[in-house]
Amino acid sequence: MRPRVLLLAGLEPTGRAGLLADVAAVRARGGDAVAVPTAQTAQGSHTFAVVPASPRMLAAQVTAAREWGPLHAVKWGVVPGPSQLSTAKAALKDSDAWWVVDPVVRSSRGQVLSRLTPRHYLALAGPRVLVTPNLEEAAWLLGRPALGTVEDAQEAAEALCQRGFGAVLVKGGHLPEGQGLADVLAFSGRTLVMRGRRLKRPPERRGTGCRLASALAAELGRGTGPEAAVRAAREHVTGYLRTGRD
Ligand SMILES: Cc1ncc(COP(=O)(O)O)c(N)n1
Repeated sequence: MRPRVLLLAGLEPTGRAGLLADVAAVRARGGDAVAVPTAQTAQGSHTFAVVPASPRMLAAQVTAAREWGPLHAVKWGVVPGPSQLSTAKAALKDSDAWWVVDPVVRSSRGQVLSRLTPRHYLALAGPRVLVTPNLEEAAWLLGRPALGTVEDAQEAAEALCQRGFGAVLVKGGHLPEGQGLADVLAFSGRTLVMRGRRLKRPPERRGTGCRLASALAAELGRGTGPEAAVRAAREHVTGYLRTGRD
């Protein structure tokens, strides 16, 4: 089955991160991508700009896509503000697609991409919603101090499940050196620690969070369960880090 995946994300024209990276990941996983920009961005070595999408156009693009057939999964990347969020939510009413929510409000270089608050993200929770915060985002969502250990990540993943998310993947790529690398997946009352090897990331290979969430959406959309979907998506990102290709 070819999953049809809606990508709601910021357009970064070089494709290092954001919508074009998402499209590449979904296609590489054998899915069909429906790409709806939530914002236009410019992210160069000295240049940075973000312009939110018009909510009317956003609604029309999601509605038009649904007129051609069902969406099997939705990946939420950068959502610049509350009006894009509420418009996209309304346009997706009555869809039973899995949602993968990447709560990205800043670029890896620290630039602000979104005005959303933890409250907005917590309001997206539901049984078929998988949220993919990194350690910093997980602490931010829960209003907690920085998370520095695998145990902190486990506890945060479980706390976010308690808030109503069907599955939570806390990405441990930024754990302190001594802690190794581990992602934590919590769902259906289980918590799995998925260990991995830290790979060197060439600076131009950005958008790993975007690719992980998009590959996950393609897998969940195809009907793969959360655990196998996360394993496949992690392999996708490992391949990207090694080769620079999806
Ligand atoms: C439009 C958009 N979406 C997501 C990211 C995060 O990616 P990264 O963490 O590599 O900066 C980004 N920089 N821009």
